[in-house]
Amino acid sequence: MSTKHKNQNKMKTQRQVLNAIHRLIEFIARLIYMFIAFLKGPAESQPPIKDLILLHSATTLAFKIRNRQLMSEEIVQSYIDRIREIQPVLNCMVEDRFEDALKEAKMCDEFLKSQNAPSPQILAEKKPFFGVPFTTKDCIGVANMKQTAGLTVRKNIVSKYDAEVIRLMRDAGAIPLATTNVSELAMWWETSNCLYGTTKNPYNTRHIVGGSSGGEGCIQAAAGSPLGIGSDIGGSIRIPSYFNGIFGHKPSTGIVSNDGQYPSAQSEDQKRLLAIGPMCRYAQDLSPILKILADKNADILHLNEKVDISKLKFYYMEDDGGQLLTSPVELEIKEAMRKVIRYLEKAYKVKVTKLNIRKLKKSTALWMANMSCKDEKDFTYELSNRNGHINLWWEFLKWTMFMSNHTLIALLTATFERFAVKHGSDQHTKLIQESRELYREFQDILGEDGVFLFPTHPTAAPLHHEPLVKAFNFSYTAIINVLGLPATACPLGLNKQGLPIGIQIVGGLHQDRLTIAVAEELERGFGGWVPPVIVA
Ligand SMILES: CCCCCCCC/C=C\CCCCCCCC(N)=O
Repeated sequence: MSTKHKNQNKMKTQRQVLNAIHRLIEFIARLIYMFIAFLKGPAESQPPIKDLILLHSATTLAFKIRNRQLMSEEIVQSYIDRIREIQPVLNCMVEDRFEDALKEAKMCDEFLKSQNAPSPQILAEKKPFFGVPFTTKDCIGVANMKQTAGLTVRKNIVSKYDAEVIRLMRDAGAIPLATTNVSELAMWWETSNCLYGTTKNPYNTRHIVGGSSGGEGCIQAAAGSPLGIGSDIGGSIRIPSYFNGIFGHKPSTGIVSNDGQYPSAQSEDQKRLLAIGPMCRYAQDLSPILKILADKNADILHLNEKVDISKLKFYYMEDDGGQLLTSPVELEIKEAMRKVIRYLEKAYKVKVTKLNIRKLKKSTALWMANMSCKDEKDFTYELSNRNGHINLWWEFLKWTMFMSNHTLIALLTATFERFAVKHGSDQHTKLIQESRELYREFQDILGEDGVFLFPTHPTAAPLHHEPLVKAFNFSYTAIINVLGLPATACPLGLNKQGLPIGIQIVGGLHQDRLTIAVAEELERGFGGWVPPVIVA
C-alpha cells in the first residue's frame, strides 16, 4: 500500500473515531438535558387559537382590509390579544408598539372610509399590505424602538431610524407591531440571551425555537403575527422557520438591503452571506413580501412569472455526505424527503436525481473561511458593542458565578474563533477557492430551472442548551449562505414527538421564484403550517 493510501486510511479512521466520540457525547448530553427538562416540570401549555382572524394569511388580510371586509383595527387588536396570551409562556417578544399600531390601524380604516380612498385594485398595487400588522427580529431597526441584538450593554439603545426593509414594509402599508427575541448578537442557533431570556418552542416548550430569528419563528408559529422579517447569515431565517414549522425564505445574495441591521456585516464578504427575508405561516405570502423587500431589485427575480413545476429539474441529497461533527440526519426527516420525491414524481412526472456533492462535507470550514475577513475585529470586540474588547477569561469566571452579561455560547464562540483559520493564510485561500468551485458546481447543475432539496437541519428542534453539543449542525443552512443562493425552508408536518420537520429548497442564483413555487406546491401536498395548539 502506498504512503498516500496509508495516510488516507489513517485520516479516515481518525474521522470515524472522532465521529464516534461525538455521537457518544451527544447521547450522554441528551440524557442529561432530558433529566434537566424533567426536573423543570412538564412542557407548558398555551391557550387555544379562538379568534379566526388569526388564521388568515397576510395576503388574505390585506385583501379583506382593502375590500372593507375586515377592519385593520380589529386585526391589530386580535394580534395584540394573541401576543398577550402567548408571551407569558413562550417569551418570543421583546418590545411592543401596540398603542401606536392601533392608532395607525385606525388611521388606515378612516382613510378607507374617506372620499380619497383609492379602489381596491389601486391599493393592491400601491400598498399591498395596507393595514396589516407585522413583526421583526430585534436586530432590524424600527424607529423609536430598542435595537439590542440580545446584548445586555445595548439594553437602552433605541433605533433612530427604520431599517430599509422596515421603511419598505411601511411604504407598502404594513404596520410594525412588535420586535422579537434573538440569540446574543444573532450569532447562535438557540434564542436565549442575558437581557430577555430564552424563547420556547410553541410545539413543546422544553425545546428550542432556533436562532437567531427565533422569537420571530416562534411568534409566527403561535399565530402571534401574520408576517415577520428575519435575517440569515448562516441559517437564522431557515433554522427557526424549520423548528417552528413555518415558511422562511433566504433571498439570493445582494437582492435585499441590509441597511439598518445590527450587527452589520464587517466586510463585503460577510455582506454577501447576509440576507434579510420573510418568515410566515403561509407560502403564498413569501413572494409578495419578498417583492416589497427587494424593492428595485425585484425585477431581477421575475417574481411575477408563473412557474411550471413539471418543467423544473429536481435534485436532492439526504445529508451532507458525512461531515465531521454534524449529527446524522434523523430517519423521519429522510422519510419526509422521500415522500416529497414520490409526491413530485407522481404529481408532475418529474425525475428527482440524487446528487453526491463531495464538498458539502466541508460546509462548516467553508462557512468559517467566508466569515473571516481582512482586518476583522474579533468577537470579543463585538461583545463589547464595538467599544473595546471584553476580557474573555474574566467573563468566563463571572459566568461560573452567574455574574456575566454574556451567554456561555457567546464566550465559547469568541474562544473558538481564536483557533479558526486566519484570513489570508494558505488554508484560508484554499477554502475560498473551494467555495468558488462549489458555487460553480451548483450553478452548473441548477442553472435557471433546477432546484435542490436538502435537509434544513439534521434533527428536529433539540432540547434547550442541547445545541452546545451539536454546534455545527447549522452548517446545513450556512453552506447555502456561502453560495449566495436562494433557499426556502418548507415545513412538512410533525414528527412522532409532535415537533415540526421539513426541508429547504435551494435554487440557482436569482431563481427565488422557483424555490418559493416549490414550497407553495409542497404546502398544497403536505399541509404546511400545523397549529401548535387546538383551534377552538
Ligand atoms: C462545546 C461547544 C463548542 C462551541 C463552538 C462554537 C463555535 C461556533 C461558531 C460559530 C457559530 C455560528 C452559528 C451561527 C448560527 C446562525 C447565524 C445566523 N445569524 O444566521
